[in-house]
Amino acid sequence: MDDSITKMQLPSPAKLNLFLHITGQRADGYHELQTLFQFIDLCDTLDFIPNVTGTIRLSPVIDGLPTADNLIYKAAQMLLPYRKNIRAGVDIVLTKQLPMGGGIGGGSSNAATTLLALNTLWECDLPLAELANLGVQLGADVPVFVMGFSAFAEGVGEKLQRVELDTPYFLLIKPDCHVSTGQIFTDKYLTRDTPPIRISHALTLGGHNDCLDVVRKHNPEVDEAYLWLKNHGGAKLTGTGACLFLSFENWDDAEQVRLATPKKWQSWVCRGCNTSPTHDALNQWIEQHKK
Ligand SMILES: C[C@](O)(CO)[C@H](O)COP(=O)(O)OP(=O)(O)OC[C@H]1O[C@@H](n2ccc(N)nc2=O)[C@H](O)[C@@H]1O
Ligand SMILES: Nc1ncnc2c1ncn2[C@@H]1O[C@H](COP(=O)(O)OP(=O)(O)OP(=O)(O)O)[C@@H](O)[C@H]1O
Repeated sequence: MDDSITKMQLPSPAKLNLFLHITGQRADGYHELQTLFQFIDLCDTLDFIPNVTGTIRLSPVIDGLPTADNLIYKAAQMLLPYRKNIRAGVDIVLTKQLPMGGGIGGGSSNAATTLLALNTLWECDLPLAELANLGVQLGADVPVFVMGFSAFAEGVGEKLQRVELDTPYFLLIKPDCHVSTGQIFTDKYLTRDTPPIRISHALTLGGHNDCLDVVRKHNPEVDEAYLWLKNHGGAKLTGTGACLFLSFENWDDAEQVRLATPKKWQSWVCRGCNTSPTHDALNQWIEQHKK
């Protein structure tokens, strides 16, 4: 096999929850949400190098995260039964930029990127909807990354309606702490009864993040960063945090506030997009490798 022909490099972007309403809780404990997902052009990079040993190898190992628990490895394992050629394996190299536990979905994005890449490289040829169904077993945020479009989401985040959103610049801040999604969703003071809204309302009036107060209560660093960012505009929390963001019409204004951000918090200026950069790159790869 000629690796130079078949290897694939894909970006694995982050997402923002432009708002996050919790409308109820299912019998299995998972929460019913309404949220507006938008991708940003801040990405990890994944390299996929097919091998003929039938094995999945992932490098480098992330500190404190055994390979077997890495969502990339789990996603690849999940696709094994669908390979056309049972000797097809893969070496995967992860270049991590997205902060973990930031509420920007890095792990879920990596899982989705892996499903998309191997679906092509291993010629599984599953439709996107089927890949998304597999993906939701790995995490509630995986389906939106598999489908690859901005979306109004319901259910646990897997019922997606495609939307076209403005594509502003965002200042993204990561307070120096790691928020546990499980801890936030089990807090007894979490609001779980926000009345459902219509998609038209979501697109015109937006919404809020029901997790904000609980996240601030458990994480003083988020509280401090939120109060700081609020001085510069409508600061928002993404997912269960820890990341906060603010939108701007142009890059210069966003960069100016970033430069003033206390150095103890990581910060980025990035841009919202309506199509996942993973899909753009995958489509380009497929175009270049048409038989
Ligand atoms: C907060 C969001 O990021 C919004 O996009 C997602 O809903 C969270 O997605 P995620 O990190 O992929 O979450 P998962 O790995 O599926 O779940 C982590 C834990 O959070 C809780 N959880 C998660 C999602 C949800 N809708 N209800 C929940 O109660 C569950 O206890 C679960 O064990
Ligand atoms: N490839 C991966 N990259 C990052 N985290 C991973 C990966 N695989 C498994 N994980 C686990 O998933 C946890 C959540 O990571 P992630 O980066 O998705 O956080 P998050 O941005 O808070 O996610 P979300 O917004 O979906 O709640 C990590 O703490 C880690 O234990």
